Amino acid sequence: MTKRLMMIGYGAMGTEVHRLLPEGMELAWVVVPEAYAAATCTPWAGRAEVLTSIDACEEAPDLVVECAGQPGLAEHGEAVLRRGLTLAVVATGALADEALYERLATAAREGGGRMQLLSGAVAGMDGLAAAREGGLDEVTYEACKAPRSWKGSHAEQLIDLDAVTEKTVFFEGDAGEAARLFPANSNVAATIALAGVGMRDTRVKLIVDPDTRRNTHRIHAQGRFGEFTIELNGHPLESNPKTSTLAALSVVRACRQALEPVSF
Ligand SMILES: NC(=O)C1=CN([C@@H]2O[C@H](COP(=O)(O)OP(=O)(O)OC[C@H]3O[C@@H](n4cnc5c(N)ncnc54)[C@H](O)[C@@H]3O)[C@@H](O)[C@H]2O)C=CC1
Ligand SMILES: O=C([O-])CC(=O)C(=O)O
Repeated sequence: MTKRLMMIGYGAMGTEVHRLLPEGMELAWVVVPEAYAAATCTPWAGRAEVLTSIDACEEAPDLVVECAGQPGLAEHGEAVLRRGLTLAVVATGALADEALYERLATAAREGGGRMQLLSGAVAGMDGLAAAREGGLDEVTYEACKAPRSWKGSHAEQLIDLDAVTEKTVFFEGDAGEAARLFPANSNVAATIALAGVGMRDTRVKLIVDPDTRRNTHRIHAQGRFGEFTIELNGHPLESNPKTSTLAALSVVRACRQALEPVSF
């Protein structure tokens, strides 16, 4: 039987996820901000029900995916989890807010829901989380993107993106700060922190490189298990250069996992 998906937020990532939705799953509900609810010229027009709140949904989706960014998770996450549903999340940076983290964890515990934190634009989160079980001494993360990928972000307050002529570090701090200051660009910092040594102890550098067309993520972890370095050079989505294609694919994977009896 076809499983039914609810998507919270339908921007660049949502569009890609919809395009690649595995056979056996259909997009049945789209949750959008109030201002977009009346739009008729949309890819879901006539195919999916448009909602502005989770409570307006009268049935139970088989899976809910958040593709809305940090404000979308903060607005709708609790209602999803209180209804006992599974919520796959990419805006992991919202969880740097400890009060929100607690609110969502309590809603999941009390309502029977489950929050599935997706690996998003990076790889290696399984290994990092396993390594933590033996004790981690250090985890660092560097993100390097082209100037156009940092446009419209807090980077514009720190560096003149149009004047950069060489690879330049413009932010150094911890994962919590990075996730809060760069909500559309540094969720990966929070994902790594959540899988590893936490928001305060994960050291982050953000870099702009005028000569790159990739979103590069470099993770180094060291602990009792040994050490690893992962460098992932991702292609940004054409429709949003802040977002890596792999992040959208991690949502597609979550959809496939919800369908298959055996999944990776
Ligand atoms: N974990 C990871 O590796 C990554 C996470 N992300 C997160 O995914 C988010 C989405 O990425 P894109 O689709 O490229 O961004 P986008 O800006 O193209 O789309 C976001 C969509 O969410 C909608 N939205 C905003 N607030 C909402 C709300 N309260 N309720 C419902 N919909 C709402 C917007 O109207 C927009 O259509 C990013 O903002 C970022 O937070 C992005 C890339 C990687
Ligand atoms: O997609 C990426 O390269 C990373 C990203 O935007 C994020 O961490 O929020």
